[in-house]
Amino acid sequence: MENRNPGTPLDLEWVAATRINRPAVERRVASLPGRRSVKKDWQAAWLLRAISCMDLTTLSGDDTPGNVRRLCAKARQPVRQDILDALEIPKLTVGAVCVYHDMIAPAVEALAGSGIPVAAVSTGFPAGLSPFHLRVAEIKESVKAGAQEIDIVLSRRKVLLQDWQGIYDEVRAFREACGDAHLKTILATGELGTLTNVARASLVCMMAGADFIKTSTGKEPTNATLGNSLIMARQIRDFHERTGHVVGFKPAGGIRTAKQSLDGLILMKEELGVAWTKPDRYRIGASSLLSDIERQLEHHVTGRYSAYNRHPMA
Ligand SMILES: O=C[C@H](O)COP(=O)(O)O
Repeated sequence: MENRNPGTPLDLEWVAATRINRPAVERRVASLPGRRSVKKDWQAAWLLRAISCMDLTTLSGDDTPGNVRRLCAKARQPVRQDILDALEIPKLTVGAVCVYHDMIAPAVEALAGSGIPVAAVSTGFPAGLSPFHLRVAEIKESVKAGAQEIDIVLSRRKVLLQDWQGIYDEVRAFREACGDAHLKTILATGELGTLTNVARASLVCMMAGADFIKTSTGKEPTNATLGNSLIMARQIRDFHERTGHVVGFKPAGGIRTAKQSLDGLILMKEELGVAWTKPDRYRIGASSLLSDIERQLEHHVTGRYSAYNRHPMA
């Protein structure tokens, strides 16, 4: 990201004035996927773009250094070379590899020299309910271990109680603990109660200095939806227009198909412009999306679909 968002003072009037009209969001979302169906070469180009924006993720209790190393090999070479050759793409990598703290070291080692950053979920992910000082310490430990990006979780309770000062102070402290590492704030939109809360929480995180705002942990019953993405993208646009600061967006959780990744990119292009469809401003958090994209690319190149097991993931 060219210039990091330094944040602003907490502006409670702006927060209170932020309201979401659900029917308007639903109408806009309904118009999105059908409106612009991208075909053939354009589709392949956008699918390659989706890969370059992907935070290739494994967040399982049974992660091991071995499966993280396999994931990192896939991050370096996300698509089979013969498919890339046919598409005349010399090099392609994902945006980052996202893991729990314990798996940072093997990921950093496996990605050495690739330029691919390691992102770590943090602050008591996914619920964010551990003591505050431990959440801050966790960030510092992860940065020390080599994470260049930190994905923190918001205190949903504070959002539900409209404790915006509390959210602001927390995120500000997390940003401080990150140092040079980039801060992504996970809202857990599926647990925030209302769309207005999603918009206000997005805004407060940006005021507190978030580099990215992210929808979900992947562990909530409802994860990334186009409706929440639309609301968050529009908050990013307002914040940029009013402050000049750039904040990135990361939809995450439940994004498993190439079609979903295209819908997300179209939304970003239409709402924020093409600058927000590149990895410094857009990431897709996903543990099982890559296989479907690779399969669609193979179909584009050969005219045939292969079985999913020909595109193995870690
Ligand atoms: O941050 C990324 C998410 O945890 C991934 O969620 P997913 O496993 O549903 O793709």
